[in-house]
Amino acid sequence: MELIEQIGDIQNQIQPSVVALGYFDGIHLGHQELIMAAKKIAVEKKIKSVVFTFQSHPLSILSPSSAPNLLTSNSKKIEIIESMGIDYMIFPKFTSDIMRTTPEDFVKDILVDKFNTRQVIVGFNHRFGYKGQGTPELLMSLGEKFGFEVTIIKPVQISGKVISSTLIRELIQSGQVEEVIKYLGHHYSIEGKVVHGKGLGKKLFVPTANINVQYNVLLPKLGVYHTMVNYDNTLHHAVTSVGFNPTFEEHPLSIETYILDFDDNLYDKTIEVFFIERIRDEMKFMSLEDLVHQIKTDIDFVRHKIKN
Ligand SMILES: Cc1cc2nc3c(=O)[nH]c(=O)nc-3n(C[C@H](O)[C@H](O)[C@H](O)COP(=O)(O)O)c2cc1C
Ligand SMILES: Nc1ncnc2c1ncn2[C@@H]1O[C@H](COP(=O)(O)OP(=O)(O)OP(=O)(O)O)[C@@H](O)[C@H]1O
Repeated sequence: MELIEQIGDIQNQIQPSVVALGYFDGIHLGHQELIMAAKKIAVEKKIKSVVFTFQSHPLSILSPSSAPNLLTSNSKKIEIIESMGIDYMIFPKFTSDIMRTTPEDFVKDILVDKFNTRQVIVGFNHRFGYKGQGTPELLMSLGEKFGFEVTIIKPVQISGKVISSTLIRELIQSGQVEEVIKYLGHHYSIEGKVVHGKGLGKKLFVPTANINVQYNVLLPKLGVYHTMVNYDNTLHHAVTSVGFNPTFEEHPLSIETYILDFDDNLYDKTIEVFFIERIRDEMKFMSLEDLVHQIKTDIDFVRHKIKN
C-alpha cells in the first residue's frame, strides 16, 4: 500500500481508481463493508483502490472542544487499511484549507484531477466539503458531470442499530465493553508502552504493567475490567484497572494491568490491552490489605470465567 500524507505530493495522476471516503474511526463493520466494496470494484474493474481519510478528526479544527477521543490511532488505522489490501491510503491533515474547499472543488481538483476517479463509494450519511454541504446526492450529480460512478452504501445495522463510531464510543465510555465486539468486529483495545508506576504494585504483591497512551485515545469508563493482553503476538488473560486509584491520595489517572501467570519484565515494551468485560467500579479501601484482597477476588473472577 502506498501512503500519501500530502495531496501536493501527488505529482503524476494516480491510475484509474475507485475511492472510499470517510473518517473511519474504529474501522467498524459498516466501514469495513464500505472499504471492502471499494476493494471488490477495484479487482473487478482492474483499477486502483484508494481510501481517503484524514489524520485528525475534522472537529479538531471545526470545534476543538467537541472533538471526540478516538477509537483508532493513526498507526493502527494505517495497519488495518493496509491489511485490507488497499492500494493507496490518502492521509492528509485536516487543515483550514481543506475545510474551506467546496464539495465541487474537492471532487474536481482532488477526486478527478489527482485520483482519476472512476467510482466513489460513500455511506448513506456521508458529508464532505465546506460546512458539510456535500451529500451523497450531490456526489451523484457531480459524478454525472465529471464522468464517474457513485455507490452509496446502505446503513449497516446490528440488532436494529445503525453502526457508527459515535455509538461505539458511547458504549466504551459507559463501560459496556462486551457490547462493542458486535459493532467493531473485535474487542476494543488500547496500545501503549509500559512505563514505571509508583512501584506500589510490587509492594502489594500485585505487579502491574502501567501503560502510557496518547492524549486523544478513548478510555473506557473508570473501573476494573477483565482484559486480554497481546504481548509479543501472544494473548494473556489479565485484569486491568483504569482510574485514579482512590485508595492512594493524588494518584494520577493510570491504566494498570496484572497479567495472570506471567512474570517477564515489560518495562519499555509495547502491549495491547483488549477490554472483554467490566467487573466493577474502582473503590477507595480503608487498608492495603482490603485492596489486595479485592484485587485477588478480581483475579479469581477471571480465573473462574476462563475455566467455565
Ligand atoms: C485489578 C486491579 C484492581 C484495582 N482496583 C483498585 C481499586 O478499586 N481502588 C484503588 O484505589 N486502586 C485499585 N487498583 C490500583 C492499585 O491501587 C495499584 O495497582 C497500585 O496502587 C499500584 O500502583 P502503581 O503502579 O502506581 O505503583 C487496582 C489495580 C488492579 C490491577
Ligand atoms: N453503519 C454504516 N453503514 C454504512 N456506511 C456507514 C456506516 N457508518 C459509517 N458509514 C460510512 O462510512 C464512511 C465513514 O463514516 P464516518 O467516519 O463518518 O463514520 P461514522 O461511523 O458514521 O462516524 P460518526 O459516528 O462519527 O458519524 C462514510 O462514508 C459513512 O457514511
